[in-house]
Amino acid sequence: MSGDVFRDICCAEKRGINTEVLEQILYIAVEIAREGREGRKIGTLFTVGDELAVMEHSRPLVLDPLFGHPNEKKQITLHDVRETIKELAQLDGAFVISNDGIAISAARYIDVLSDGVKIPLGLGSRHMAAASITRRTSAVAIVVSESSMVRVFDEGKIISEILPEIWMMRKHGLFMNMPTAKERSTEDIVVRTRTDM
Ligand SMILES: Nc1ncnc2c1ncn2[C@@H]1O[C@H](COP(=O)(O)OP(=O)(O)OP(=O)(O)O)[C@@H](O)[C@H]1O
Repeated sequence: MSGDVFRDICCAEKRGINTEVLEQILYIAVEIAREGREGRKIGTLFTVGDELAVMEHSRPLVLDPLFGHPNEKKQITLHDVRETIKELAQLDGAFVISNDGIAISAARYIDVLSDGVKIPLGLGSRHMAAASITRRTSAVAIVVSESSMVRVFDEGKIISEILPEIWMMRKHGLFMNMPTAKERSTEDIVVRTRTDM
């Protein structure tokens, strides 16, 4: 996915949120949604940007496993950090990611205020926390639901819902749009083939 596509689903750039970092976290979120951990589905929450304000509006739920490591070892572009995040995603709470792509804290409870947030009925407290923190700060939040859906929040509301499988198909160019596809039909089967392969 190019940064341009990402800007289409998130207005973060307007407020100076780093869209490349958002994109990286979105990839990790999609991977968590697809892979789960040790054979079971897991959910988690990321905040990206405005990290000082997010830290102010949140509390540790356990001793912070990311605390005390040098920043250069906590860059989300590093393979080891991505794998660590996937492992720590099994813990309750949220990851706080700084605007320059450092995983600064894990397993944080986000203080929640429901004033001014708009989320559909049926979503639970993780989604409410994401809506609330994006309403109170300039951060953008990404929720991986245990139901495998990935949702992006900005300014107290959902701005994008991502089905991980469709996302991955798009990434690998597996969609066959009409202009590049040809169709052959037999009695009850339609075969669509890319013509540009
Ligand atoms: N305020 C919060 N800050 C950080 N994490 C939270 C907060 N509230 C809930 N969570 C996390 O969300 C988890 C799931 O809670 P809940 O089932 O109510 O959320 P949900 O929005 O329905 O998410 P899911 O779709 O994944 O079930 C909790 O176990 C906890 O880890």
